[in-house]
Amino acid sequence: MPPKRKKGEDTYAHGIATTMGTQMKSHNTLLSKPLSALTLKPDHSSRPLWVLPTGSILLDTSSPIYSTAYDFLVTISEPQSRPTYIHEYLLTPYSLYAAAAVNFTEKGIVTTLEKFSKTKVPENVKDFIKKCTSRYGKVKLVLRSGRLYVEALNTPEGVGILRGLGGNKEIMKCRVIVRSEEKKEGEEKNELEEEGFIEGYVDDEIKGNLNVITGIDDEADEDDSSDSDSSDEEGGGHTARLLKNLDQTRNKTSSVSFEIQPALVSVVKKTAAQLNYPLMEEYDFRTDETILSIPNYHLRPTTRIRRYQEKSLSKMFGNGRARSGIIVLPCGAGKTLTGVTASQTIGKSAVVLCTNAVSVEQWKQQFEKWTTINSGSNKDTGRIARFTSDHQDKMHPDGCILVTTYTMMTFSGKRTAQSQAFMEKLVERDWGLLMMDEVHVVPANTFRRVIANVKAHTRLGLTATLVREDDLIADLNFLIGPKLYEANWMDLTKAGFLANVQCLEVWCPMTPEFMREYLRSDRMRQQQLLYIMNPKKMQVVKFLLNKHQSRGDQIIVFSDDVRALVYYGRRFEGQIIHGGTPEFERQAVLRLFREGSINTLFISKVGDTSIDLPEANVIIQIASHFGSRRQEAQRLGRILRPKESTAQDGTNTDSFNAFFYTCVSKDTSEMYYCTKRQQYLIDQGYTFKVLTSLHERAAEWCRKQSPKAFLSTKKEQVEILRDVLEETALAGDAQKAESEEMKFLRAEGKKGENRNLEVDFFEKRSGGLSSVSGGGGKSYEERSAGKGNKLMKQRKSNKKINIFDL
Ligand SMILES: Nc1ncnc2c1ncn2[C@@H]1O[C@H](COP(=O)(O)OP(=O)(O)OP(=O)(O)O)[C@@H](O)[C@H]1O
Repeated sequence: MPPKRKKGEDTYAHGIATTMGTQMKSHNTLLSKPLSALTLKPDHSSRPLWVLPTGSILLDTSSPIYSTAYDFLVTISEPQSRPTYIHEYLLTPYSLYAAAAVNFTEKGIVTTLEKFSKTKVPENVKDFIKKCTSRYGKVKLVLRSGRLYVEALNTPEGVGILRGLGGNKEIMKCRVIVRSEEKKEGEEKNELEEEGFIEGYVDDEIKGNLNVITGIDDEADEDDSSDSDSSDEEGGGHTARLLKNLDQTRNKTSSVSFEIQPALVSVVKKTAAQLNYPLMEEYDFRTDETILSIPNYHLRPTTRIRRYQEKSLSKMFGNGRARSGIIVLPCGAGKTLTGVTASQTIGKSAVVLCTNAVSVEQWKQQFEKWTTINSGSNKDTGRIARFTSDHQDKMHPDGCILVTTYTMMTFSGKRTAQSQAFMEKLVERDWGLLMMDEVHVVPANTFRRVIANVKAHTRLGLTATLVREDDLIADLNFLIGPKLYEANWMDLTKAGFLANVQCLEVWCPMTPEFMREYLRSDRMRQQQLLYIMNPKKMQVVKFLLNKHQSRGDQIIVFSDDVRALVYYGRRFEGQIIHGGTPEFERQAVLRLFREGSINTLFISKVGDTSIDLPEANVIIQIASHFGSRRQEAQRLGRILRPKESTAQDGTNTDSFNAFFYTCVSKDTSEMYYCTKRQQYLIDQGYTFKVLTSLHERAAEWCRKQSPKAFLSTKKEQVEILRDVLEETALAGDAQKAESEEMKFLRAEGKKGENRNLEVDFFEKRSGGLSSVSGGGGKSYEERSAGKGNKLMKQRKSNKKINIFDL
C-alpha cells in the first residue's frame, strides 16, 4: 500500500512513495503465475537460484557461487528470509531503485539474473525490472565545488531526460543559465552548450586522494609511532580493493548537466519527483572547496576495516563521490567504525546524531580510537565537539566533528543561552556529512526537522534493523536515501565476527491463582503485570541465573516494565538500571559490569540500544514491548559481540557461546507477542528453541534450595499476587499501558483488536518461504527435519518435551 499522505508531509518523499506504492500494487497483481509454469534449464544444477513469477528469488546457499550470487541479490532485492539452506529475496521498487542508485542498469540486472537462474526469468519479472529501473537513478543531483547540478549520462537517453526536466516550467525558474560565449567564425557550434547544458565526466580525476581509506598515516604523530605497522595484510588488502574499485570507474563516463540555484533545490526535487525522475543525491566532496577539510584526519595505521564494512562503504563511494543512503549492519558488527571511515573518507565537517548521551560518548571515543582526528597537531584544538545537556564543547570554527543527540537537535523548549548559541552556529554552517545512528528508531517528524536544520551535503543512515511496526520505512528511503548495503547476520556469525547465539523460548505456566486473576481481569496493565510476575517465571529466572552465574557468564536481565524490573532486581540482589537511574550511577554500574565486578545487570529498555557491553553473553528477557521485532533484534545485539571462543578468522566454532532466553507465561497474550517479536530474527536465520518443561526442573531446584526454598509455597506465591493486585489498583496506570498497547495494535493495523490472540497464535499462515521455514512465527528445531516436525506438533498440542541441554 502506498503510504497515505499526512499533513505537512514532505512532498518529495510522498511523491516517490506514492509512485512506488502504485508500482508495487501492480507488481503484486501482475506476478501471479503458478510455479509449475517454470521450466528448469538443462544445466540448472550449476546455477544457484530460482526466479519466480511472484518476484521472489530463492537462493541455494550450498551453491559454490553462493557468495557472488548473494552479493548481486542484496544489491537488487530485499532479503525476506535467510534460514540455513535456502534464502528468499524479493524484487521491489525500492530495491530496484537502490540498485539503480549504484549504477545497475535494467540490462545488467536481467542478464545477470538469467545467468544465475535455474529457470528462465519470467517475462513479467523482466517487465517489472524495466518499469522500475527506467527512471530511477537516471538523473542525479550533484554538489560540485559548492554548486548544485542536475546531471545525467551524456547519452541520447540522458540528454533527452535532461532536456525534458530542464525545459519544465517550474525547473526552468530554478536554473542558473550561463550564456555561452559568442563562437568565432568557423568554430563548431555545440548544441548542448547553447541550451545551457554543461558537459563533463562523472568520475574525473580520482588522484588517490581517497588514500585516507588505506589507514596510511602520512603525518603520523609521535604518539602513534608505536602503532605504525602498515604491513597488515587484511587491512591493506581490503582497502586496496576499494581503491581499485574506485580506479576502475574513473574517467569512464561522460556526463551532461545543468546548474540550479541552491535555494530552490526543494522545488527542483519536488518537480523531478512528480515527473517520476527522483534525483539521486551525490556529493563530489573531492572538489568541494566550500567546506574546509579537517587537517591530519586519517585512519590510524592499526585500523583495519573488515571486508563487509568495506563492501558497504564501496556502495557509498563506488564512483568516487559520496552517495546518501542507509547502511544496514547487524548489531555489534561495527557500524561505528563504518561511519567513522565514511566521515574520514569525506574528510569534511560532519554532524553525528545518536539516540542518547551514552552513545555520544561512545562515538567520540571511537573517533579517537580509530582515527588521528584529535591527536598530533589537532591535540590542542580538539576537532570533536559534543553537544549534550552535560557537555557543550567548543566547536572548532573550521573542520570538525559534532556529536549530538536527536533530542538536542529537535528540542523545542527554551534553551540555555549557551545551548542556543551552539545551535545557531550549527545551523549557520555547511556540513559535509550528516550521519544518523539507529535511523530506524527516530520518528519521521524528527527526521524532517533535523534534515531541515542541518545543511549537510550528504546523509548516511546506520542501522541494524531496518524494520518498523509502522509504514515509515518508505519515508526513510527518501528522506535519507536508498538502502546501500545490508549484511547477512549468519554469514558474519560463521565468519566469527558475531557471537554464535542460541535463542531459547521458555514456557512458564501460570500458577492457578495467577491464571484465575488473569482471566478475570479486564485491565491490560493488570494482565501484563500478572504474566510478568508469574511465580513460575520467577523460579525459571532464578534457576537460569544460578546456572549461568556458576559458569562465570555475564548476564543481562531485560524488563520493559520498570516496577517488575525493580522487584526482580531486588529479589535477586542485582544492580538495576532504568530511565530514572542518574547518569553517574548508570555509568558506574556499567563500568562494574564491564570489569566483571558484577555479573548480573537488570535493565529496562534504556539498555536496548547503544550500550556497549562486550562481555555480556547471556540475556534473560522477562518482559518486553509487545510485538516489537526491532526491540528483539536490538536486545539480541547486546550479546552479539564476538566472544573469546570465536576466532575472527572465518572459523567460528560450532558451539553456542551466547544465550538469549525469553521467558513467557503460557496461555497468555505474552505468547502471541513473543512469536511476533521473533519474526525478524527468524528471517535472519536464527532458530528459537522452545523449552516447555524447564519450569519443572526450575521448580524442583527451587524447592531444594537451602536454607529456604524459593517461592515454593502457595503462601509466598499469593503474597506476590497480592502485591500485583495492589500495584495495579490505580486506574491511571491501566489507562497508560492500554494506550500504549492500542498504539502498537494500531500500528499493526489491527485497530484495537485484541481478541482471539491465542487463536491467532496457533493459526496457520500461508505464503512465503518464511512460513515454510518456521519464519511465519512458528518455532522449529533446525538440526533435523524430523525433530522439527515433532517439536511443532508437540508445541501445538502443548505436549511436554525437554530439549534444554546446556
Ligand atoms: N574493523 C574492526 N576491527 C576491530 N574491531 C572492530 C572493527 N569493527 C568493529 N569493531 C569492534 O566491534 C565492536 C562493535 O562495534 P560497534 O559498537 O560499532 O557495533 P554496532 O554495530 O554499532 O553495534 P550496536 O548496534 O550494538 O550499537 C566494538 O567493540 C568495535 O570496536
